[in-house]
Amino acid sequence: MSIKTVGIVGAGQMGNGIAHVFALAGYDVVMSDISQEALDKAVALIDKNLERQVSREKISAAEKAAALGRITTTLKLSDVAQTDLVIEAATERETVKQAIFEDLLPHLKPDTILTSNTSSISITRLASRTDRPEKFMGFHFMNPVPVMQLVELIRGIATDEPTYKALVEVVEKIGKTAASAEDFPAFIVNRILMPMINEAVYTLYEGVGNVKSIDESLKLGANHPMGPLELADFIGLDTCLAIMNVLHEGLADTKYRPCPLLTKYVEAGWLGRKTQRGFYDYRGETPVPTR
Ligand SMILES: CC(=O)CC(=O)SCCNC(=O)CCNC(=O)[C@H](O)C(C)(C)COP(=O)(O)OP(=O)(O)OC[C@H]1O[C@@H](n2cnc3c(N)ncnc32)[C@H](O)[C@@H]1OP(=O)(O)O
Ligand SMILES: NC(=O)C1=CN([C@@H]2O[C@H](COP(=O)(O)OP(=O)(O)OC[C@H]3O[C@@H](n4cnc5c(N)ncnc54)[C@H](OP(=O)(O)O)[C@@H]3O)[C@@H](O)[C@H]2O)C=CC1
Repeated sequence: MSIKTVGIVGAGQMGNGIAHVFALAGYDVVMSDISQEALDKAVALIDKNLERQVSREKISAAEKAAALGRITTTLKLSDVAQTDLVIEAATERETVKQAIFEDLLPHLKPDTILTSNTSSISITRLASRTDRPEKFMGFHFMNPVPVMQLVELIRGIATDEPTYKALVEVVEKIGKTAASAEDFPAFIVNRILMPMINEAVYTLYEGVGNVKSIDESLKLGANHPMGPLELADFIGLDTCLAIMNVLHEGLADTKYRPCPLLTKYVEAGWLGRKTQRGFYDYRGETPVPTR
């Protein structure tokens, strides 16, 4: 089927980035959230990130204006259901995602493809709660979406070939590269990346290094663009912990045990950049390590 309209559920850091790239590629985008504040913030951020691309001469001012003109926002989930492709990008919690798909079902067009941007949760299980498991897929973008080249495509056990091919085509149209992953906890990228981040938190917890020395070691010693703790703050510590819990429960191996210090930061509400505090404190002019 030909996809022209895209509905995005959740206007957080991933939702806004996904809206950005789809609008720039010519799709009409409807973005929804439960909070008007999140929607307003998302549109302001898309504007800012598009402007950055204009100033670096990656896109023209006219392309920016056209992209912004293709994005509408709504608090009504049913507005999203009338699109050709739904991308769920709400909080990484299975009950939240299940409730969203349940609420969407009565309003969907018969041929709408449903996808989730989940970082870790079983696509087969999410799909099984809908009326169209054959038209359901994992559609996993990387953060920051306008910059990162990869999109993981994850087929559930029932996903059919036309749905998979439709998404491969969409990935090409938005100028990104697809990698297929099987539907096992955290797929490929987070199966490898998140245990590394969790190990960095253990390294901090056990006093082997402090925030600065751990991040500097991986940046200068392994050429990572961000240190693992800086990256955890960037991703969101709640999301990191949720992914580790899915790995731990789904693979039943103690090597995936979330570090208690990661749990403590999340319990404190220190979720990283999005709450201004995590392994670094972002409230001043430059980030200051919290340990
Ligand atoms: C958790 C999951 O489920 C999966 C995941 O996403 S895991 C996380 C994956 N992401 C990563 O690992 C990111 C690691 N970090 C990086 O690659 C880099 O630090 C970075 C690209 C984020 C920033 O790079 P940098 O060199 O420090 O910054 P900077 O030079 O300012 O920006 C580089 C480019 O990114 C753009 N950019 C940076 N942040 C951006 C943002 N939030 N939104 C849009 N564009 C952004 C800049 O405009 C710039 O674009 P051009 O090259 O076209 O001019
Ligand atoms: N952060 C990352 O680096 C990456 C994250 N992901 C995945 O993308 C998804 C979103 O993550 P991210 O953007 O970082 O998270 P954020 O916390 O930035 O955003 C989540 C958004 O979803 C909203 N939300 C919560 N419940 C609902 C609901 N029932 N209906 C609509 N919106 C809702 C939240 O609103 P409120 O704030 O009011 O609760 C918030 O605005 C997760 O599944 C995550 O695992 C995938 C790749 C990378």
